[in-house]
Amino acid sequence: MSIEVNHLTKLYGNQKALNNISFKIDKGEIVGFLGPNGAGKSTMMKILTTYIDATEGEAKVNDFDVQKNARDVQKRVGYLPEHNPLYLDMYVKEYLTFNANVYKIDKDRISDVITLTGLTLEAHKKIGQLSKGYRQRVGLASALLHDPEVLILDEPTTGLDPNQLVEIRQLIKSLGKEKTVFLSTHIMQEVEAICDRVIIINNGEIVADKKLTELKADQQQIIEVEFDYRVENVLLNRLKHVQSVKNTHDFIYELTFSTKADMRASVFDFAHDNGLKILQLNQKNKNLESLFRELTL
Ligand SMILES: Nc1ncnc2c1ncn2[C@@H]1O[C@H](COP(=O)(O)OP(=O)(O)OP(=O)(O)O)[C@@H](O)[C@H]1O
Repeated sequence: MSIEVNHLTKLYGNQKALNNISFKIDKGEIVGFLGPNGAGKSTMMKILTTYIDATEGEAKVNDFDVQKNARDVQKRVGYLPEHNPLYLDMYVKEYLTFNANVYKIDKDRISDVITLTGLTLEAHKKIGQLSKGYRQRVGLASALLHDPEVLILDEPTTGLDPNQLVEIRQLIKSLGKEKTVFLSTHIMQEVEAICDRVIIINNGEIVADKKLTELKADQQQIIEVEFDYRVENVLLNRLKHVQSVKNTHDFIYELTFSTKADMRASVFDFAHDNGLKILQLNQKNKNLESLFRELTL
C-alpha cells in the first residue's frame, strides 16, 4: 500500500480540520483529493509529508509511519506544496543543484529531472523570469530529485492559464505511469482529466471515495421534455426505466432514468404511440461537477 490513513483527526486549537479520516491508496494509482476551500486537503497532505503531526490516528507511506519513521517517509515522498516556495533569484539549474546538494542527491539526477519536467530550454533562466506554469515545473523537478515512489501535489494547477493547465496535467499524468500520485484540487474537471479515483472531502470528513469509472456509471440520465399540452404523470411513469417524473414548468417535465442507455428515442416513440406532441427535448445528465456540489454544499 502506498498510502494508508487510519482514523486520523487533526485539531487546530478547538477546530477539527480532519475528523476521523481513513483511506488507502494502492501503488500506481493517481488519486484526486477534492474539496472546497478549507475542507482539510492541505492539512492531510502536510501530515502525509511529515510537516505536521496528526492529533489522533495514524498515517503510513509505503508502510512507514509518518510520525515514527519520518525520515523513511521523506525519502519516499516528493511534495509540491500549495505555495510552491522557490528562490526567484536563482537560475533553474542552480536551484536544482542547490537542492540536490542539500539532500546529498547524485548530480546526474539534475539533468534527468530537467528533461522529465520539460525544463531543458529554461534550465539557464532565472526562476523569477519564468511563467507560473514553468515555476510549477521547477517545483515538480525539485520534488522528483530523489526519485520518490509517491508524489503528493497540493493544488498543482491553481493559477495556471488554460494552456499551461493542460501541459501540467499531461506532465502529472505521465509521472503517474511510474509513481503513485495523490493530488489535491477543487476542480472536478481536473480529477476527470488526470485521476483514476477521487476522494471527496468536506469539513474534514470524507464524503465520497470512488473510482472515476464507478462515478460515471452511477450518473443518472435526465431528460427534459416539453409537450404541447399537460400530460398525466401516471402516463409518463409507464416509460421504461423511468425513475421519477417531475413537472417543472407548464408543460415541461423532467424525467429521470435509471439506465445509461440513451432514452431520447424511446421518449419520442412513447410520445408518438400515445398521441403526444414533443416541442422540445434535452438530455441534461448530471455531470460530476454537480455531484461535487451536492456532496459539498
Ligand atoms: N495552522 C493552522 N492554524 C489554525 N487553523 C488552520 C491552520 N491551518 C489550517 N487551518 C484551518 O483548518 C481548516 C482546513 O484547512 P486546509 O488548509 O487544510 O484546507 P484546504 O482544503 O487545503 O483549503 P484550500 O483549498 O483553501 O487550500 C481551515 O478551516 C483552516 O482555516
